[in-house]
Amino acid sequence: MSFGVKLQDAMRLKGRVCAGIDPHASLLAEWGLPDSVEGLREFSQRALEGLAGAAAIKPQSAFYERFGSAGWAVLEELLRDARSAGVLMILDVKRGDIGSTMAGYGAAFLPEGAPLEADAITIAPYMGASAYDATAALAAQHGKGLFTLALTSNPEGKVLQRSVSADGTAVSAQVMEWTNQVNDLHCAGAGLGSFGVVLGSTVDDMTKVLGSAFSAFNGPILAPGFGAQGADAEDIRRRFAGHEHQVLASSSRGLLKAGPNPAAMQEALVKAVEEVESALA
Ligand SMILES: O=C(O)c1cc(=O)[nH]c(=O)n1[C@@H]1O[C@H](COP(=O)(O)O)[C@@H](O)[C@H]1O
Repeated sequence: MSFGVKLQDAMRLKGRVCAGIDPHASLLAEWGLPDSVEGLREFSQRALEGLAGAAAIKPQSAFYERFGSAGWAVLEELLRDARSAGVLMILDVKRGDIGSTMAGYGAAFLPEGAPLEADAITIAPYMGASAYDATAALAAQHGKGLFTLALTSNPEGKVLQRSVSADGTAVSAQVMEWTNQVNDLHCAGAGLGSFGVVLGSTVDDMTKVLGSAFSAFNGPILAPGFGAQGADAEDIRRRFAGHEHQVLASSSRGLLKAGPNPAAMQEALVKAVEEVESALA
């Protein structure tokens, strides 16, 4: 089964919320954990226990990488445990390079049995979206997915992402056009595509900037910015009107703040799912 179809099923069953696992140093402190590999492991286990009921979890690689190889080992454990728990994993690594180097990143995260195997990874498309054609083919071959940054939740991205080329198409719309093409190529007729984009739930004017690439979009939409960055369920309803079945609202700190008790995180997740589902109904 393709990643897109698995995600579609999970979103229908569990609701359209992705739970980010971002072990910030400040959250480790708030949870009473040491800022060490042991603290990172405990945080990850508790977060997974509390948030495994989400349609997907999204571990933020940065907070594991800061501990070097020991941090990578904890991330491997988290990914393995999440797989055993049956929850989809979007690994937030935001990779992007020339095609030949992308082969290395693809091999690191996408094939079955890779130590850092995830169901999908995030991609930063500055090298030109079509530099990722082979990565998309590799993902499709292994039933995996990619989420490519289009209009990000942070205000600093605006100028670059909204810049237009000679034919008047915004950079972010070109990213979306490429994503549509790879979905057509690899996922035609298979339900929701496996190739998604990141559109921040904090972003206004999406329809204006993205035009027909947005209305024709056929993949999942990862929408971070929900919770700690200020977007609420009503913003998600308004900004993704017409794309309700594709949107996955993503919150990290908003849910993790409820920790360290897994039951309290579970409660926060249930509340977030209720808000998003009732807004998108
Ligand atoms: O790709 C992402 O997930 C992402 C894209 C984006 O546009 N904005 C954004 O905040 N993110 C990530 O989503 C998470 C947001 O965390 P919270 O603000 O705590 O919910 C972080 O891990 C960010 O790196």
